[in-house]
Amino acid sequence: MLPIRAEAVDYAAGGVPILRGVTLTLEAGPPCLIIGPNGAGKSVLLRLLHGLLRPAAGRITPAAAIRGAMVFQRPVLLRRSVLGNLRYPLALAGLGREEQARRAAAALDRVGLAALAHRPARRLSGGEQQRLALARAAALAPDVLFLDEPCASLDPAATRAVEAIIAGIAAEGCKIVMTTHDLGQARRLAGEVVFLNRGRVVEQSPAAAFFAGPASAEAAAFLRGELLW
Ligand SMILES: Nc1ncnc2c1ncn2[C@@H]1O[C@H](COP(=O)(O)OP(=O)(O)OP(=O)(O)O)[C@@H](O)[C@H]1O
Repeated sequence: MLPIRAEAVDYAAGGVPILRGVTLTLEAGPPCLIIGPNGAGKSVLLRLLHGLLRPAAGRITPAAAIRGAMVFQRPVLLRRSVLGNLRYPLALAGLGREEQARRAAAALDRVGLAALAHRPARRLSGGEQQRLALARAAALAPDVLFLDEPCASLDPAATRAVEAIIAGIAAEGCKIVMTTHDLGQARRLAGEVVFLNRGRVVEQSPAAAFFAGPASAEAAAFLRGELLW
């Protein structure tokens, strides 16, 4: 699956250009955080890289319909138990019942939800739901996991719990590609940063270099908290 390459990708909706000339490469390695101002196109870029959206121009390779797994800002859980939510995609993936049970139990342990295995998933707290969504995605052992602002509606403690899970998944060799509004979170998790502004990739840099001193004036202004237009 990796590397994933976007070459000169344009995307528009309703005749309005949203992304223009996006070229980037996602290599195996530490998490890639996509950051930038509201409306820059971060979520759209993530969906294009995952394969949920198709470019209007340019191309993304490999050209599989869907690349890796995705977790959304608001978890999409089935009207089933916590365990049922974990087992369903494993069954769809064709795994045998024993392997389903083994992976589901490991996933529950990883995110600290073993005691809630038989609860209806939709009654969990927001933080618990997001941990379940991460566990479900990671149980499929994808090469790449796309996360769209996974902590956007979580409190600081739940955010740290989700960050620890993400770091653990990354440490096992899964490439994390993630959007966030939280610069502290980007500093904590990122191995590399893609900075997007007004539909263009302004820079793709190692995280340490980016936060020490970004290459572009736009990113420097963004890090200072100045609005960009
Ligand atoms: N289906 C759509 N139809 C029309 N406009 C869209 C559509 N999807 C996204 N847009 C517009 O494209 C732009 C980029 O949206 P996107 O959600 O990718 O931004 P973002 O960087 O993730 O923003 P935020 O930080 O606010 O979540 C926005 O101006 C948005 O209104």
